[in-house]
Amino acid sequence: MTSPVRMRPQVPAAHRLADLADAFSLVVDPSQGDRTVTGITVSSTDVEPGDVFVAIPGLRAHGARFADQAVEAGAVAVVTDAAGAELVTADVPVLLADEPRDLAGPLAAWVYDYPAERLVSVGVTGTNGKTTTTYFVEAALRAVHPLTVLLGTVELRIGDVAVESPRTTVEAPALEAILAAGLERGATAAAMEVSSHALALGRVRGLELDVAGFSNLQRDHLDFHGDMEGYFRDKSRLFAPGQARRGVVVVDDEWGRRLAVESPIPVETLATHVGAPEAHTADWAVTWADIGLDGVGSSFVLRAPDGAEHRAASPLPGLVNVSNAALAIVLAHAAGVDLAVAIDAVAHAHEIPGRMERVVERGDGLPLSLVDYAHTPDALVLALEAVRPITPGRLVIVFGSDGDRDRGKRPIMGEIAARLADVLVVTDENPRSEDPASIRAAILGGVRSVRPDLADVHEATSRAQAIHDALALATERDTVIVTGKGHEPTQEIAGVFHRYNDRDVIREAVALARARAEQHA
Ligand SMILES: CC(=O)N[C@H]1[C@@H](OP(=O)(O)OP(=O)(O)OC[C@H]2O[C@@H](n3ccc(=O)[nH]c3=O)[C@H](O)[C@@H]2O)O[C@H](CO)[C@@H](O)[C@@H]1O[C@H](C)C(=O)N[C@@H](C)C(=O)N[C@H](CCC(=O)O)C(=O)O
Ligand SMILES: Nc1ncnc2c1ncn2[C@@H]1O[C@H](COP(=O)(O)OP(=O)(O)OP(=O)(O)O)[C@@H](O)[C@H]1O
Repeated sequence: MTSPVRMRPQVPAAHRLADLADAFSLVVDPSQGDRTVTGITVSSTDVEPGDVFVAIPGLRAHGARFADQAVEAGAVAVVTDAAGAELVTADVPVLLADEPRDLAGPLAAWVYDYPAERLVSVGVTGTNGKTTTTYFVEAALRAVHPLTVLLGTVELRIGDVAVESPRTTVEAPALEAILAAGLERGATAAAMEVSSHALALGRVRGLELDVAGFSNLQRDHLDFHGDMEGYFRDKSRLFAPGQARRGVVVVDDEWGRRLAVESPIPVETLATHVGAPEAHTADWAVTWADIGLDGVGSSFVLRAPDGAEHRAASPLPGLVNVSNAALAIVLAHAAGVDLAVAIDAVAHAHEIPGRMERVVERGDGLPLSLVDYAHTPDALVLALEAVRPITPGRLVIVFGSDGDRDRGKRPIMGEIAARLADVLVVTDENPRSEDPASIRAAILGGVRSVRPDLADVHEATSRAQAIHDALALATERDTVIVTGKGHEPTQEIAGVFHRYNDRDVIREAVALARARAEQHA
């Protein structure tokens, strides 16, 4: 698989370094102004010949420490601050900027000739639902655009060509390069997730979205943002002139309601909780919802600003996905997609990797088997509650909890699983540097608080074995849900990333079960 940075235009525009300097009021020695710039990066490990290397004073290191490596790899200039300039020893033009981090995005947009201006673009922010909503939006954009770009936690994709994504929102130079590569290949629209880290660290500066969406704000990432107020402020940055032209804000929580009032750009509001007071005042509202017992998804009614009621559907189970589908429909409509077309496209959206992904359908003696990314207590409750109504038999869960992350949630996850599922297979997630057995023990502590005798509770020291065990003990009436890792393509154990994916293991286990059944037939 290509690395994300290779997702660049094949034939990048060539600019003179002096023109870049002029455009941003930077100073370059005239004897060096004729150097040709064809790309840009903030990471020495991603440099391609012709790049400008923006050396950012980071939270861990000053990027200028890596400037010499960048130059060796072909960087034609370095943009950095005064402290960074002191660290550059290579013979390269150094352009001084007060805030290199803030400049990286605008520079990248310039270097790639402002690709976002030639694409219809939609960005989604919020604590939960970014990935799901972004996929739904892309499905709606695809209905009218021949080629689309998708950027988010799971993958970076142009049309059907995808690479794994290193994070939810990539650094500005990578973002602009992918949009430019998309344009070059004929894309006319893009849907992207915008994380709060990206907003705080300027990864989307220089990019003006056509439409920005806000899903919700819940307690998360406070280590980075300080407090909820700081988290809200960072999320709100997406709703600003120059960053997005218009917005759609879900007003189910107090933060959405506040954003709708304070937003300096025009926003439409959307209420997705049936019967909530906001439903009367919001521009758009979900007025009826049925989470559906057929296991396929949910039906709902979306009231438009003109009062017309539209029948719609979410292809994923659970009320949260009614919210995500409704937001995606309104976002896509705001981005120019006919409402009926958006509603239809979202109802038939492709499965989202690792988000309530149905890997095996119920039948032929096999249980319905799903993979979900739920790795927080709230998400685990939602996931288990969503599959209970579509489970005629027992609900079997395979789960664990991450190492080197929030230890407090381990017993809570155990307690939730014991309460809401019938059969538990406790195993490893990404143990990282921790002892996997002690993580499982902490989870089992929570399980015991609900089921002291540990009835129907199993423990497996390998995640793949856990999935095989779960499938072996489940019948056709049962549902097996494997939570925590979702789409992740690796498992991190003792500092080593092993290729691993829950979906692939389920498929292997099923293939094995089928082969065994055929042998015995
Ligand atoms: C808090 C945070 O997001 N930090 C990110 C940030 O760090 P930083 O700017 O402080 O950079 P640094 O590591 O001090 O390095 C300084 C500079 O030197 C450069 N460098 C560094 C090493 C090297 O060999 N060569 C080199 O050029 C770096 O590219 C950087 O520009 O820039 C670095 C380079 O791009 C990122 O690796 C780093 O992400 C860290 C690893 C991270 O885990 N980020 C997560 C929290 C994140 O961004 N998550 C959100 C999603 C959150 C969510 O909703 O779940 C995301 O959008 O993925
Ligand atoms: N609208 C929503 N409100 C609350 N919870 C949600 C919502 N949508 C999804 N979730 C829960 O959050 C989990 C993550 O969903 P999704 O991946 O779409 O969100 P995200 O914002 O991209 O999160 P992450 O950044 O962790 O990938 C899901 O497993 C689901 O249980």
